[in-house]
Amino acid sequence: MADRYTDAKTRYAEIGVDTEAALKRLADFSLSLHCWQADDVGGFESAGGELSGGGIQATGNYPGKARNLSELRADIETAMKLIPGKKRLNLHASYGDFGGRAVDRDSIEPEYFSSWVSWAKEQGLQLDFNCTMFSHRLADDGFTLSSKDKGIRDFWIAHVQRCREISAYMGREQGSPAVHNIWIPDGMKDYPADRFGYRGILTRSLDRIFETGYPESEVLDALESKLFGIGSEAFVVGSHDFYLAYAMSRDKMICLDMGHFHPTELVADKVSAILQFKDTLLLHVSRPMRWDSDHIVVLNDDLYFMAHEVARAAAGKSIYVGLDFFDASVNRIGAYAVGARSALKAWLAAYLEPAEELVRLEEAGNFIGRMALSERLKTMPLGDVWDRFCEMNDVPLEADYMKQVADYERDVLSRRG
Ligand SMILES: C[C@H](O)[C@H](O)[C@@H](O)C(=O)CO
Ligand SMILES: [Mn+2]
Repeated sequence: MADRYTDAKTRYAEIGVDTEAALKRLADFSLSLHCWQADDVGGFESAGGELSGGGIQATGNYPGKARNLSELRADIETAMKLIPGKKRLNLHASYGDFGGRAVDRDSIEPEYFSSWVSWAKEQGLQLDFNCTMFSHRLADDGFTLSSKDKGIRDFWIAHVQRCREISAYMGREQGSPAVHNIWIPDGMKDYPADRFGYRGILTRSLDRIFETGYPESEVLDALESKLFGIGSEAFVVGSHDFYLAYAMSRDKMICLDMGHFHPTELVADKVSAILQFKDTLLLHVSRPMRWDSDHIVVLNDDLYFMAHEVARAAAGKSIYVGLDFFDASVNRIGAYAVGARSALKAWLAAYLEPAEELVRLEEAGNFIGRMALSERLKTMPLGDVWDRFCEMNDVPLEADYMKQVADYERDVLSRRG
C-alpha cells in the first residue's frame, strides 16, 4: 500500500495536486449516515415495523433486516467500521426508544431519544433528525401538513413541533446543531383543481411550526422537495419551487435530494445557484432509477458532479451531506458500505481536482484543454489515495471490506428469524 500511495502522490503532484491536502480535506468532511437502510424504513413504533404508503417504498425481502433497536445499532456499528472518516447519524422520529409503548407521533418527547443520545456519545457521533410524515393512518389519504382536514393538519403540525424540540435537545446534548429535515408525501395521483389552496395551507402550517424559534446552535431547519412519488404523480404540494420560495422568504435551509428531480436535471447545478443567496444547504445523496428515488449510491456522473460542486463552493458556506437510500433486496450492511464509500470516493475525487488549472484553462478559452484534463483525471490513481485514506482510518481497503460484510451476514444476519 505504501508504494502504491507514494506513486499516486507523485502522479497527482505532476498535475499540481497535493494528495496530502486532499486527504486532510476528506478527514474534515462529515457524512451523515441514515438509520433507515438497516430495517427498510420500518422504525420501532410497532413490532416488525413495515413501511406503508406515502410516496416511498422499500422493495425486496433480503434476510437479516434489523428487527429492533439493539439489532439496528449493532448493524450501524458494523457498517461504520467499514466506512472511513467522520460520521453523523440521521434518525427518523419513528426510531424512538419507545420500550414497547404505543406513543403516537404527536406525543413523542426527548426522553424517547435519550438512549440514542447516550449511544451516539459512546460512538463519537452527532445526530440529525427527521419528522416521520408517512406510514401512519393519518397520512393514508395522501395529505399531512397541507391537509384540508384541520384535525389531520393539527396532528402533523404537533408532530413536527415535537420533532424540532427533540432536535434542539439533541443539539444541546451534542454541543452542535442537529439538522432537522421536513419531508412530506402530500400530493395527488391526478390533476388537482386547487394547487393554490393546498400550497397556501402548507405555507400556513409551516409558519405555525416555525413560530417556536430555536437557536442555530441547537437546530437547523431544512425543507426537502420532491418531483413526484408513487400516488403523487400529478401534484406534489412541497415542490422545489415552493420550498425554494418559502426558504428564501423565511430564512430556512433547502434540502436537495438527488433522487427528487427530473432525470435529465443536473442536481449539482443547483448548488452554486442556491449558495449565491444562502450560506447553508442540506444534501440527500441518493440515486434515482426510473420511478424510484432511493437506490444505493454508486460513483456515477451525478454523484461525481455533485461532490465537485460542493468542493468548489465558496468558503464560509456550510453544506451538510446525508445519505438517503434504502434497498431491501441486498445485504443491508453491504448497502451502507457501498453507498457511503462511493460518496466518500466522489468527495475525494473532488478534492483531488486541479481546480485552479481547470479555471485557468476555462478563462483562457481553452475548452478542449479543460476537457482533456478532466478526462485525464478519470484514469488517475484515485483508488490508491482512497486506500490510503481507509488505511489511515483503520477500515478495510477497497479489495477487502466485502469479506467483513459476508462474515457478519454468516455470523449475525442469517441467524435472525
Ligand atoms: C426516509 C426519508 O426521510 C425519505 O427518504 C425522504 O428524505 C425522501 O427522500 C422521500 O423520498
Ligand atoms: Mn430524501
